[in-house]
Amino acid sequence: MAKQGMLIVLSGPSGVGKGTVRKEIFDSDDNDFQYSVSMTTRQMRPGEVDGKDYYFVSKEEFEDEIKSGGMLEYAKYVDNYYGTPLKYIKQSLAAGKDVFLEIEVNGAMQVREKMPDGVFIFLTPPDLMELKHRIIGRGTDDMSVINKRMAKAVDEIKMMRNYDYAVINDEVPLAAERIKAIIRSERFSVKRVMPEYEEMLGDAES
Ligand SMILES: Nc1nc2c(ncn2[C@@H]2O[C@H](COP(=O)(O)OP(=O)(O)O)[C@@H](O)[C@H]2O)c(=O)[nH]1
Ligand SMILES: Nc1ncnc2c1ncn2[C@@H]1O[C@H](COP(=O)(O)OP(=O)(O)O)[C@@H](O)[C@H]1O
Repeated sequence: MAKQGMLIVLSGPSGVGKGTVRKEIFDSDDNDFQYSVSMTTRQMRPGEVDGKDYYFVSKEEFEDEIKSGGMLEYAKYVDNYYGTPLKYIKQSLAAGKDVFLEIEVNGAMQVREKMPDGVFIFLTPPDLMELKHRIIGRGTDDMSVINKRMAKAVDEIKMMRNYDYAVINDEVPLAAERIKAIIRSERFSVKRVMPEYEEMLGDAES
């Protein structure tokens, strides 16, 4: 039997640096997992590419996808839908590839229910003032959206307890390295290695 891939889920409050850290991880030479592109109804930001950053769809298209069972998980976040298409994940994991999701906390908890073998990592800011500075500094949101995102961030940070690992994003290269170290050691966790041996031991007994 081919080995199943590992699901890696990264969450954290808006503006903490998930996109930046993810890019750092994917740009490094020793990365060998696949990024799951999410679907969203939010407006495309300057510089974003449809099919690369997100699949940008209408509310109707998103709701059709939910109805037809095409989403692993989805959530409404600051007035827009965001979700993970199921097909790509299933195919990649079955082909033995590790898949990386970057999603908010409610979606991550839906994934945890369905795929408890995933590795759940929470990226956290050094403190709340620094988080606000980063959201403002990014310059993509107006003040009312920034305030909504900050209020949500407080609730999101409380959800950290439901994750396996917390990674502080003080410096981007350090945060990326910490996440890569977690993934490297998870590959050797007994719960992932044991199933292969169980098969071997079963064959030896028969
Ligand atoms: N549940 C869920 N959340 C997602 C998905 N894709 C992105 N998100 C999250 O939605 C939130 C808003 O994303 P976005 O508008 O791109 O803003 P940004 O991540 O703060 O730059 C972030 O916390 C993302 O991690 C998804 O497929 N499912
Ligand atoms: N470790 C860090 N130190 C300082 N600024 C950072 C760091 N990580 C990310 N940023 C900046 O913070 C802002 C938000 O980062 P982004 O990756 O868009 O966050 P998220 O995807 O979590 O919403 C960006 O302007 C980014 O350049």
